Amino acid sequence: MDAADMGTDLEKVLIPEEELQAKIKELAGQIDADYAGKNLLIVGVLKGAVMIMADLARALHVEVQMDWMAVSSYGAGTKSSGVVRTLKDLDTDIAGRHVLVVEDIIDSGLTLSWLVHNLQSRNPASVEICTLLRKPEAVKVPIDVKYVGFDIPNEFVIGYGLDYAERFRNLPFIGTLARHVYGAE
Ligand SMILES: O=P(O)(O)OC[C@H]1O[C@H](OP(=O)(O)OP(=O)(O)O)[C@H](O)[C@@H]1O
Ligand code: HPA
Ligand SMILES: [Mg+2]
Repeated sequence: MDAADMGTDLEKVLIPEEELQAKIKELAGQIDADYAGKNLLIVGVLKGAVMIMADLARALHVEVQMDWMAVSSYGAGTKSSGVVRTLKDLDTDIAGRHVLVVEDIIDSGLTLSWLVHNLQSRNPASVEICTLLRKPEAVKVPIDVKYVGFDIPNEFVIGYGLDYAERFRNLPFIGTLARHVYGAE
């Protein structure tokens, strides 16, 4: 799916595919340097982080294991419910492990602050965060993030894993939606 397939549903492209891919290579370089000689587990937060996990993992030179958690707080709308639900837990015991949580976006921060507390209670050697996007104006819970791709304005974004009511995850870029798509929300 690309911009042409969206017709009038696309408002604008915020971050084109080439910029996303260049940034992911840059992040991978930092992670390679920081975790050289360590045994790293990268944890993708389903579903939004699927694209960045796939591209980041392939850009890394360090060997990693990959695991997934599924949590959800947005449901079908554009606002966080504030309640984080675990839909799938890790398969891996992370006690003593170096863990890097990989996310598509930090918006209010509620999901990651909940998740990091949850993971820290399992006694890992370390827990750090890599997020492709962050909305500094929307953050309600401050979080320590080691790797950030882009700080973006406080607008609802779609594409590259991010959805609106499960739509538009398979766009290769980050964009914003035309007003008419949200309807009366
Ligand atoms: O900082 P926050 O305000 O908590 O928002 C960020 C979270 O919201 C989205 O997930 P969502 O609940 O939509 O699930 P999804 O990844 O399956 O779309 C996104 O993928 C993050 O996990
Ligand atoms: O801006 C967003 N877009 C899609 N999903 C999201 N989940 C949190 N913020 C967003
Ligand atoms: Mg979502």
